[in-house]
Amino acid sequence: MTNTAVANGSGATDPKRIFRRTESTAAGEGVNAVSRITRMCLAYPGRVAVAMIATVLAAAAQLSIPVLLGRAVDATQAIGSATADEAALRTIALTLLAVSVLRGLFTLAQNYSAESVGHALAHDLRLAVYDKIQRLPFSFHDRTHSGDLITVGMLDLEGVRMYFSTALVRTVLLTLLLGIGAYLLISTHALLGILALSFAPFAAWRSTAMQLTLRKTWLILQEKLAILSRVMEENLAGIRVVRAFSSAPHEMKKFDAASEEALALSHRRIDVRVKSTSAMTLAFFAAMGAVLLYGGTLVAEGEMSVGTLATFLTFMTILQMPVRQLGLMVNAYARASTCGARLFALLDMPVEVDDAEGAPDLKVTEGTLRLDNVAFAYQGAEGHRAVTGISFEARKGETVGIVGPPGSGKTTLMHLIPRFYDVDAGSITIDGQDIRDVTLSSVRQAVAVVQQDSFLFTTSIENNIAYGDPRATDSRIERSAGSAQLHDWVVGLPERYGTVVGERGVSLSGGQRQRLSIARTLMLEPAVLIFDDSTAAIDAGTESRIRKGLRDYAADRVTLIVAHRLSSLSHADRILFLEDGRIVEQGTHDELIALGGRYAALHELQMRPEADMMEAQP
Ligand SMILES: Nc1ncnc2c1ncn2[C@@H]1O[C@H](COP(=O)(O)OP(=O)(O)OP(=O)(O)O)[C@@H](O)[C@H]1O
Repeated sequence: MTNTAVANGSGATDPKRIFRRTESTAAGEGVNAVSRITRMCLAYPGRVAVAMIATVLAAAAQLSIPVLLGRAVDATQAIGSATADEAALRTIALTLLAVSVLRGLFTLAQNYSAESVGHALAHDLRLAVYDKIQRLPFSFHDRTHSGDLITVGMLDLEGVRMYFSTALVRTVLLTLLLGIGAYLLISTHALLGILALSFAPFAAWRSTAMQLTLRKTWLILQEKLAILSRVMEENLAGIRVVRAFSSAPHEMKKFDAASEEALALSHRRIDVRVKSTSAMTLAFFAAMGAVLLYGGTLVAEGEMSVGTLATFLTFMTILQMPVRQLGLMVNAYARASTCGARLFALLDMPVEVDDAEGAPDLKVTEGTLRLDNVAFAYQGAEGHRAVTGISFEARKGETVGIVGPPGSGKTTLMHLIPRFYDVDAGSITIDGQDIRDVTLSSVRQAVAVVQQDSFLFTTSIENNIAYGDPRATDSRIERSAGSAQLHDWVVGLPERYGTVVGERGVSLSGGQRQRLSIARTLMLEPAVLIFDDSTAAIDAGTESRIRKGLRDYAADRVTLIVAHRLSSLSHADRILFLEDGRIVEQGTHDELIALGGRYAALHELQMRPEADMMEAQP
């Protein structure tokens, strides 16, 4: 149900705005968010109904306790006198017991169902957020810190989860308790009733002000904590860089500053809470004192029974907690509106690269890849196209090499073919089908990329290789590992293919990681296989063995190889030389050497002895 239930609002599209945690939400957005959360809760009508009915019954039971208690006091007082009715006292006592037990049971049912609605809602939203994050375009992830996304998926989700039990159910409970309670007290004795309720406006105001101040500081605190976790995360991920540059003191200073601010804020929060709680307690006992004083006079003058006075005092005790918790309720609304607005803004973000309406799957027949006048600029850099005017064709069995200086657009071009980004102009087709007109999943099946950064999962080598096809047989896994020149190394490990690679694969060398990443991609058997500078950490000898091992494999598909080392491309059927996003030279290795242009110059540099190699990088 997740997608239909959550995808019906209008959201902001600027990720920076979504994740600014201290920014208050526009009133309209907040109201929309709260009404949308309410509608989502109604997707569980049974549990909502049980929670609401149980709340009403619990309130009724709670309200009858002071009345019964008052009667019991009067009946007890009458013992020994002519009006004594011991049977009536026993009945009241038993009713009181039964009502107390029922109140407990109704409260249990209320809490249980309200919490279960909250958790079901959180479950739906969690899946929707995960699904959304998977489908958001790479351009979004380019501009968004992953920590911010995790915060939305955890903290904001929690704010929304609490809405039903802490805001909605509590509103019903408080309205019933305060409304009916006030009516009963005032209708019994107007002045004493007003005295008994006199603490309520002050406590409600103090509690709300306290919670709103706590919320404001909580948002700032979150911002500080986010800085702390970001510094911590970067320090852990880049621990070698931090140590190598002896920059621990500098990093510590950054951490210290954010931590100090977080500590000061925590103290301020304690201060606000303690002062407000004390003020509310004082107001309550002052009102109780006034009721005792005035009520005592009424009892002494015979205008009121002791039992009725006891009813007033018990009502006050019962109302005290809900009134003091009014702030929690207001806070729950405020939290749901800001957290919900942020969450829905994320969920409503457009999925830029998405399937066209009724798009068919890509049908690979000949396996021909064609780029026609392709151009692309990154978001935020629209004035500068990363690639422009790119046209070439590659047929099944062909290998195309791509070379060029850093920043010339090689990786960008490779990312357009599996549709990580959509082209701004021109087209990319596979067997004549524009990749924008067919389903994204079928394009990703047909085009596989061995990335520059070989990210590995913290699991066994076997699972990492079979990532794209978890049901792959052992022999297929071993064949892929063999082609990537990894098998001999793996069988030498104590647990062979069951060996777990550490966090992000750090227990492996750069070359081993790249070979594992190659083996993983080979499993997909795509129509177009892209190596994006993915053999840079592998020595030339091993790379040559990989190439030989892949000869048969490459015969069935188009292979594109981005490389800085020209020896990696010498076997290519064609080589494209990119500069500033354009193809400036193309041909076979021999043709390009004969041309005597940039490629030839680069080749000459790379062929020179060691001393000249510094200049040899393209
Ligand atoms: N995610 C991104 N957002 C914005 N600009 C980007 C992004 N990735 C790359 N660029 C810019 O696009 C241009 C081409 O970058 P690209 O990574 O495609 O070059 P490259 O030829 O692969 O470089 P290298 O050889 O160093 O890997 C560069 O100017 C780069 O700064």
